[in-house]
Amino acid sequence: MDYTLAQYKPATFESLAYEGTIRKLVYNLGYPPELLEWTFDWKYMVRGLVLDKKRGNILKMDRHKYVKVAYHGFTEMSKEDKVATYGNTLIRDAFDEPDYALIDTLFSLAEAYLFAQLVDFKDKNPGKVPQGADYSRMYKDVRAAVDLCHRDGTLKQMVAKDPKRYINEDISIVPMLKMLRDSGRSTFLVTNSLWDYTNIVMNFLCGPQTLDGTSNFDWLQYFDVVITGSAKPSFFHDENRASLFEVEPESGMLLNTDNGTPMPQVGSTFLRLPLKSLKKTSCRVFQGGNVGHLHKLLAIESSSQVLYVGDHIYGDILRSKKVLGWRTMLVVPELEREVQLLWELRDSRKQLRLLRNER
Ligand SMILES: Nc1nc2c(ncn2[C@@H]2O[C@H](COP(=O)(O)O)[C@@H](O)[C@H]2O)c(=O)[nH]1
Ligand SMILES: [Mg+2]
Repeated sequence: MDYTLAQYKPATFESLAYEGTIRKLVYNLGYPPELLEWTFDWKYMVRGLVLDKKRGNILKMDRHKYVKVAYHGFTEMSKEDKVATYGNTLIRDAFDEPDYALIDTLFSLAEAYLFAQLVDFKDKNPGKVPQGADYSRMYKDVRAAVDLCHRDGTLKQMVAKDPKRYINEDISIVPMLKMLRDSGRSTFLVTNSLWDYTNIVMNFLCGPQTLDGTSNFDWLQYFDVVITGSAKPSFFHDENRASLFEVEPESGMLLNTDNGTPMPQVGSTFLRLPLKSLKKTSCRVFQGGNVGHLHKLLAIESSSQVLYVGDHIYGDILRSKKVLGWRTMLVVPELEREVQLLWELRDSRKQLRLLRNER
């Protein structure tokens, strides 16, 4: 759902993540209060960058996994430094965890920016960061603070109060879902968000909004199965034995618990909103489980029957495509600008090609 159906507005949503993260670094992790004065340029970082946690560098790789551009904090490294650090031809670096972090989701732009800011800050004021905090530890702190913002309601409560401020409206979603339904296909939603938040975001995207601020469940008519709190990518692992709980949409309670007593969702940070009673819908809502449960619920006989759309190459696509053999589609909103630039620069690119051929 997130960044697939719901496109967040980076200027407001990523700034919210940035500010929430800074507050946690200052109030929970011992960073100095002057961080609260820092500002965020949401256009600076892009997906696809790699953070070198140990050295405090931000890398742009080319398609062959060579470091094309390297920055230390916000300062570009000289060609000599770059080659000396990353040009070793005998031992090829994997540029992967645990020494490197991949900025592979739009949720990570704020943390990459903050990491670069902290690298510069530490270089200029070594005594001002918490004692013993090297670049790797600062990255770990930023990661932990971002993670907490996602879990403790810092982000989701603000989005729930005013979805329009943080999520782009998209009038093409309902016609697309209707078209899929009318074609007779089954549709499912698998999201790592919990039910309360999923319902708020999907209500906003699929409207119509109720005037009294109550929530309705009209959007469920477009799906056969909704799985929330799915914990992707482990959802796609066969050996994942996570229990599947049915969620009662009106109360948000988990049903079919061990002793049969409905149970509130663990980790939900929401106060209960007033809810309209649910119109009869055939869609069933769940929390947890794994891909085997989904296959059974939808009576999927062959992987090739499934088309799965996601935004996270690791969390959504890698395993579902390579191991399960599903058909997949990766949502990359950045491509729109990329394609536009390729078109605008077509004459210069043609010129370059001709010059290259003459060499
Ligand atoms: N605990 C964390 N949750 C995170 C982080 N980054 C994103 N998220 C949450 O994941 C879901 C994405 O859902 P999906 O629909 O795309 O599957 C959403 O609820 C985010 O808040 C993180 O670093 N830590
Ligand atoms: Mg997503």
